[in-house]
Amino acid sequence: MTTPTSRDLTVTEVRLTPILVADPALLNTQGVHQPYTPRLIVEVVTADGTTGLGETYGDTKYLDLAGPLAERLVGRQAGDLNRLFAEADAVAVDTAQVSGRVDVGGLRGVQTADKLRLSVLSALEVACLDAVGKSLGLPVHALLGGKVRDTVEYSAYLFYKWAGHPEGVPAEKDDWGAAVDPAGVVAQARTFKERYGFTSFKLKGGVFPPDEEIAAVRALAAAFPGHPLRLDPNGAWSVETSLRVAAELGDVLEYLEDPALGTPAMAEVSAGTGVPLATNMCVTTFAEIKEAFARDAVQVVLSDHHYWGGLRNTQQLAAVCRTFGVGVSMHSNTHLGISLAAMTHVAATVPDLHHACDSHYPWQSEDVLTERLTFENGAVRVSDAPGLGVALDRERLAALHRRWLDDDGSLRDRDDAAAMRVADPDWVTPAVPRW
Ligand SMILES: O=C([O-])C(=O)C[C@H](O)[C@@H](O)C(=O)[O-]
Ligand SMILES: [Mg+2]
Repeated sequence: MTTPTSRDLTVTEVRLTPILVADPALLNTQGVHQPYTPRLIVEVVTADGTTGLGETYGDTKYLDLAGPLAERLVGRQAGDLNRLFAEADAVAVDTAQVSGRVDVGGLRGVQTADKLRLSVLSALEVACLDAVGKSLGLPVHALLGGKVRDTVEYSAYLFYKWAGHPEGVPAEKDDWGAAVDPAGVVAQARTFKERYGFTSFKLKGGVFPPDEEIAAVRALAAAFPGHPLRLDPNGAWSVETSLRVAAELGDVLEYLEDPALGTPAMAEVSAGTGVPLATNMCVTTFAEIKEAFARDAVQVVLSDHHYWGGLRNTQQLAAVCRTFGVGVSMHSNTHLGISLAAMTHVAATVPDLHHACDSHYPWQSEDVLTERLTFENGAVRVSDAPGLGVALDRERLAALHRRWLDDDGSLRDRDDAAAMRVADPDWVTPAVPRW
């Protein structure tokens, strides 16, 4: 007989560590990625000595909320999440931070107070689930009801890209080279396939005029016949342009992602094409679902557990999508291994996951883990180790935090348009529709 161990899961401390992580010169419709991007690493410590890990966006507006929300977690049970979420509404959000418009830096859809809170709560939730799982000896997927698959498939996230950040800008070097035309995009896709085994490809568009991006997707289709392809201009096109691109690429696209901005425009595009539309911009909160689904504006919702409010909310979103016959998959923004582990655990529990999930992880040469997660044949194996199955490298965390401390503030809020102005002083965030 084993003696019961003491498992006091009262949260005694929450450690919040902002960091800056290296990011290559990846282009999108608003500009270029900064050489370093902010993330927030969360550690939840429980009375039995367990530490759980979480990760989320690290811009100032998230950091401002993280302190007060973390305070509300201290003294609770790590498993007391529903009440924490319910009571979090009482934490005030600076209204200057929530314009209601689409977020300009990271292209993450509408900004609301609720979404900002959820983006922080998600990291607390993941850290609590990690702690509970570690303490009980159960993987996070088991706490979510159990996995229905042993591996989770991801797609290669192709970007137009400069070889490096502008001359004179402090940055880490990368070995991906430039990709500014169809040949460069295909070469990048080949590297993704060689290194990680990905078999579906998403191209971040909205960077060059649509005909150039159509040519790049055609080149991908010729180089990888039969492989699922996606194009995502982040709402940069008019309805008319979206319909033209859909007509020209309809035979090779798995789906077109956010061709036009907002539910009404997406509904018009959807009505005029048989190509499925996916979104991580017009449906990013539960409040946006009703109109979008009623108008058949989207056929696939790309969840991001950070702003949807965690792993359990992602399961709820998947259930709503299933109810309405809408597909579900996963969006990604710049993230590290803690979040990739969290995404993999929840994706493993979603029954109808019919599209490979997005992940920026291959672009991140730095991490805070003792061991990086790996892709095999384009997939991540679902860990059965307790919690998320990852361990923190404190020295790496301290080094990346030191970089954040040393920054004069200019990189602490991701701003792709400002990063672009370093190379092109006249650059302004393009008005949409851009084409
Ligand atoms: O699918 C998406 O829309 C994204 O991944 C948004 C990101 O912000 C991406 O455009 C980026 O990081 O440049
Ligand atoms: Mg997208």
